[in-house]
Amino acid sequence: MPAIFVSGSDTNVGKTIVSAWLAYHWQATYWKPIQSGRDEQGHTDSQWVAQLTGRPVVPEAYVLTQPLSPHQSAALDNVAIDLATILRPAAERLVVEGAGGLLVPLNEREHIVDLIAHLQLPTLLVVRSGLGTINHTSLSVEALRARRLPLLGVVMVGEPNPANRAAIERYAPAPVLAELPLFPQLNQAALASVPLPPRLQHALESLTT
Ligand SMILES: Nc1ncnc2c1ncn2[C@@H]1O[C@H](COP(=O)(O)OP(=O)(O)OP(=O)(O)O)[C@@H](O)[C@H]1O
Ligand SMILES: C[C@H](N)[C@H](N)CCCCCC(=O)O
Ligand SMILES: [Mg+2]
Repeated sequence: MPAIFVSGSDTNVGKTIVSAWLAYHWQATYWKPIQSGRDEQGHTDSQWVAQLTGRPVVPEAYVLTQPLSPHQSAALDNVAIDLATILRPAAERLVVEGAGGLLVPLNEREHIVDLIAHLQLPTLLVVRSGLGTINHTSLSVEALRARRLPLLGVVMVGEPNPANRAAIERYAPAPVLAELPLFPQLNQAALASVPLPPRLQHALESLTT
């Protein structure tokens, strides 16, 4: 039952779109355990992915009202996020999406990295392709390394930037497994038009649990 955890260098970097793209091509189930707030149209990430891919979606463990950091959103909703209640669902292939980046707090003690450790999943890190990404990506890779959490690789989203790609591979250092363009229109045909590159395909095939 291979599974990956999709995190990012920030909120709004494209984790949901990358998760949908992966779920579609890898024929995986999608799960967003902690959803804080909704987008302008009132959609959760799970609703987006279901609509874009037609793939199965596992219900969230927590759906919080406010579009804030989960620790703040939970406090406002009078909810305590407890990792012990977040259990990895059975699925043949599973794509799990975090909230924001790796050091986003969930409660007084725990962060997204602790959720990743709790679920025992390798991370796929989604990052922006443009200026600033070398620092954000390197910091994120360092946060994983400091906790001995496995990194599968990086997906860069946006206008292709070969110099930044090379810098991430050299300095983070981390393998860049894919680059996803900005789609003028987000729909299933757009996701289908970009196949998983062989490097990402191989990395996914190497997953055992
Ligand atoms: N490849 C892409 N093509 C077109 N639009 C994109 C792409 N990636 C992201 N976007 C747009 O950028 C915005 C943020 O993307 P997304 O929702 O995937 O971010 P996120 O990292 O999942 O954020 P969160 O931390 O809230 O889960 C969305 O409005 C999305 O439609
Ligand atoms: C509300 C947003 N869309 C995400 N669900 C949560 C992002 C938390 C980011 C917190 C932070 O890094 O400052
Ligand atoms: Mg998202």
